[in-house]
Amino acid sequence: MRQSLREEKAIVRELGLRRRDALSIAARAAASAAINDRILSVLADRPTVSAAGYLPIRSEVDPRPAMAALAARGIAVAVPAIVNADLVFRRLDGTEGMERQGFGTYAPGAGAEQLDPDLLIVPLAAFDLACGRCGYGKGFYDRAIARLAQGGRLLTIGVAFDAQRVDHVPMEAHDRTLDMIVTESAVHRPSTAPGP
Ligand SMILES: Nc1nc2c(c(=O)[nH]1)N(C=O)[C@@H](CNc1ccc(C(=O)N[C@@H](CCC(=O)O)C(=O)O)cc1)CN2
Ligand SMILES: Nc1ncnc2c1ncn2[C@@H]1O[C@H](COP(=O)(O)OP(=O)(O)OP(=O)(O)O)[C@@H](O)[C@H]1O
Repeated sequence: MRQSLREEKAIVRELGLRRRDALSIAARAAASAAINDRILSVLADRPTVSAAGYLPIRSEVDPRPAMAALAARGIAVAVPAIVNADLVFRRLDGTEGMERQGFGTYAPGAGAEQLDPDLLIVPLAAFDLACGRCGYGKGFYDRAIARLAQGGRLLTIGVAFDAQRVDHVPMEAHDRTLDMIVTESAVHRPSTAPGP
């Protein structure tokens, strides 16, 4: 049972990544712009102390315009770094040089301020309308969300292109649905998903 769930998830992951890679650079840029606008309208009147985005790799949605707009509102903005095989979130304020984190990702060095964000903008490989997601398969975000959610208020916003939607993301016990998934055409919430 467990093995087949893993295998099913791997298939869904490959499908989402393949469809994301197949989008043209121009299509990704246009869709990313729409996604950034939508993220900012969703957050317009939500009090946020600190937010984590990410620096895009490969064909990921580029959330940097939304991160910059949040920073301009005085919100502390961080990106993930990998420490002891877990994510920590380091503030991007230009005071610390960037370091390679592996897998083509970068983050400010260990001297940067470490934050526990109350808003998480989450990259993903594939999602479904119930706001299930899967990433690159290392469980980094699953563990980070589990940890940050213990601290109280946490809003998780997945960002993806419409093309990354699949019928169903197989969910393991540790998987959490996101609070919303923002694409170029919609904001999906678990409450608005059609029933099973
Ligand atoms: N832009 C962005 N940053 C991000 C993530 C992401 O999904 N997107 N992450 C989301 O989780 C974390 C990094 N995720 C990683 C996911 C997989 C491997 C990984 O597979 N490493 C292989 C080596 C693969 C290679 O270098 O080609 C390994 O450990 O064996 C590493 C980091 C944090 N930063
Ligand atoms: N909360 C957790 N506690 C302990 N281990 C976990 C937790 N979440 C995930 N893991 C481990 O991480 C592994 C990979 O998880 P999964 O396949 O869900 O990754 P993913 O969602 O694709 O990746 P990511 O979260 O990095 O984007 C799981 O098999 C599990 O062993």
